[in-house]
Amino acid sequence: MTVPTVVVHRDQEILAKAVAARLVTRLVDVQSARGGAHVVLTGGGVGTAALAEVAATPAHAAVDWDHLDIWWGDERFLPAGHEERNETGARAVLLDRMHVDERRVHPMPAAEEGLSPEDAAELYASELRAATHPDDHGEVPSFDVLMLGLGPDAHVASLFPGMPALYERRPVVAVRGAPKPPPNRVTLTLPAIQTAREVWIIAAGESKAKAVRLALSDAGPVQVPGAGARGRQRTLFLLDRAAAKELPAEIARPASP
Ligand SMILES: O=C1O[C@H](COP(=O)(O)O)[C@@H](O)[C@H](O)[C@H]1O
Repeated sequence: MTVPTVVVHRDQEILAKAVAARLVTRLVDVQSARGGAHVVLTGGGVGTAALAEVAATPAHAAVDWDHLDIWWGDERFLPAGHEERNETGARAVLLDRMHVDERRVHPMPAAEEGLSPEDAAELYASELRAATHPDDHGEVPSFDVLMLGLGPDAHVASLFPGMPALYERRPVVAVRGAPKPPPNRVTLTLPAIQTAREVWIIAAGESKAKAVRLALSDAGPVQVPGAGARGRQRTLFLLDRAAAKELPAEIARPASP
């Protein structure tokens, strides 16, 4: 697991644009080295704003969208097309505007008659397993970038403090009784998140300041899930100034004037 690097931008708008620029560059670099790439999207306010900025920048044309596998770190277990699904937001602001290969877009299953959140988690685990190569050495493909929002309670994906999902070794599990609505969700677990080459935690606003401080501390991941979200090669905390407010000045040096 890598030691996190913190990058602080002036405000949420600049943060979203900077994440978008960084994502385009990362995908182009990976695709020029290996042809394809695997990205894991997040929902949430600034996560979705960053995807909208990818659509807004002409640089998105440098990405080979046809050769990109797109996954989600978590999903609210709601019917297809529901406005609160992370997939719905990502499609509206970005994926519906790019030339993606639908066979490589991998939303978590939506709620439907006869399908439980547990069934949905197993289906997603199978889809992930089917996309692995022998050199991935695990049950999920080697994600090139895995983006996460951070809740005010330090949750990442749908891993909420103290909940059973934080003790899991399986890569994907159902969550029931989440403290943030909706209660039923599906989520990658920390072992799956930690297989990613790069993990980017993206947070904006003062309500996230305490969670950011704790996620950068040596707190245990059961109490502070964000403290367990680390990449194999790189971990980035991409913040605005308000979210970085509780960090010591030497860690939170502003990148944007
Ligand atoms: O419920 C969720 O919340 C987090 C954070 O959302 P935010 O709006 O506070 O930034 C998000 O990352 C996660 O994907 C989502 O399901």
